[in-house]
Amino acid sequence: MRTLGARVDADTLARVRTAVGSLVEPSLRHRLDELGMVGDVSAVRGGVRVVVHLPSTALPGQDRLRDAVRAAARVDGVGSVDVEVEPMSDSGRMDVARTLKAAPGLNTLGSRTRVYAVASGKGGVGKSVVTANLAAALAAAGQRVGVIDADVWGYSVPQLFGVREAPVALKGVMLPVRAHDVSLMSVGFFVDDAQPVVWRGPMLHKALEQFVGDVYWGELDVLLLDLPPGTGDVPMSLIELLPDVQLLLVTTPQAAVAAVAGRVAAMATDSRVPVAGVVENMSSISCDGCGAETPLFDGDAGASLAGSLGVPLLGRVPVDRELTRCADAGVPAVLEQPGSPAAVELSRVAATLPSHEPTLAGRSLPLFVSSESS
Ligand SMILES: Nc1ncnc2c1ncn2[C@@H]1O[C@H](COP(=O)(O)OP(=O)(O)OP(=O)(O)O)[C@@H](O)[C@H]1O
Repeated sequence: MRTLGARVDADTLARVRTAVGSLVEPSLRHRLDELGMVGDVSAVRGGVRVVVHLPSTALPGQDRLRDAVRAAARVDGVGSVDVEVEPMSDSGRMDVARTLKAAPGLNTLGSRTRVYAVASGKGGVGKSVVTANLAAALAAAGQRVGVIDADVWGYSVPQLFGVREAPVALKGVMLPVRAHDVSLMSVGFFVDDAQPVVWRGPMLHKALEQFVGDVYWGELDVLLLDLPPGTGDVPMSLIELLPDVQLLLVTTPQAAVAAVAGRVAAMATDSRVPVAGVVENMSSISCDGCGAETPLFDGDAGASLAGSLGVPLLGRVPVDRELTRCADAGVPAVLEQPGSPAAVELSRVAATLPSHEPTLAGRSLPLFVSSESS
């Protein structure tokens, strides 16, 4: 044991470097020494000074990182710890980007990520709010969850998660935006909310390709895709890009709405995409006073659709004003109002989401080259 206040020796400095280097950077999900983030570690009067090289000044959670470095550096024999953060050199940033690109991606064959494309025939049936709540419920249960807002023209993920910030870009790799423990990517993070997005065809495909291949998702347990309604270009592009996607259909109980959802299912089946199940939304409305459930529409189209497809009806979500209130406030209801009727049902659906063994049969291999630009 050394006297505090004495100059720390070389052995102690080496132990500090090891301890700091073994910390895992939360957004980049690699050790600091793997990322070349540990700079000079030197003795100063009574303690140590640790320099951390930051690959991007926009990296989220910098205060937490400083605190973690300070705590890790306080090994036996060290009194005070001075943490200094400096921007990383350009070549260091290139190395970080290379390390991240070498990590398994979503389009990597054999990836263990379960991918669900949440689809509906018509708009406004609650597909996005269902996606956001399923994602938040899965994350709250300890799963590593990502959401791609593939509803390019009608994006709502930034609003539903209460976050609007530009993703950090690092030499051709983008970091997803994090909110409520979910990793997010949306066109809405790149455009002015008042401006319409008019992308079509190749531009649309390129954007989705980048969301899948140029975003550093890390190892996800579950990825949810919020698709635009209907059977347009986007579902087809994503089916090509993601080797193992399953469809989750959201419909209201009206036959006319479920019929259009059925067409989406038919398109998926033609492309050999399995349908995991059906979620019926706005099934009933409960009386505030007595709690009695009354069907909102005549019809049982969610169950009929699931029956005709031979897939499970995963849940029946009631109309619940808490769902909309929380969505408008930017916090999924499963977190903000977990006891509300819709949140209870959506948490139950999240807990029972079916999985299936990945198969490559009949699939084209999704290979593409991503650009190296910064
Ligand atoms: N069960 C529900 N109870 C109360 N409000 C709901 C329910 N489901 C959806 N809503 C509300 O209905 C509106 C439409 O929902 P949402 O945006 O999720 O639909 P969508 O199917 O994704 O639409 P689009 O595809 O056109 O973007 C939102 O304001 C949402 O909060």
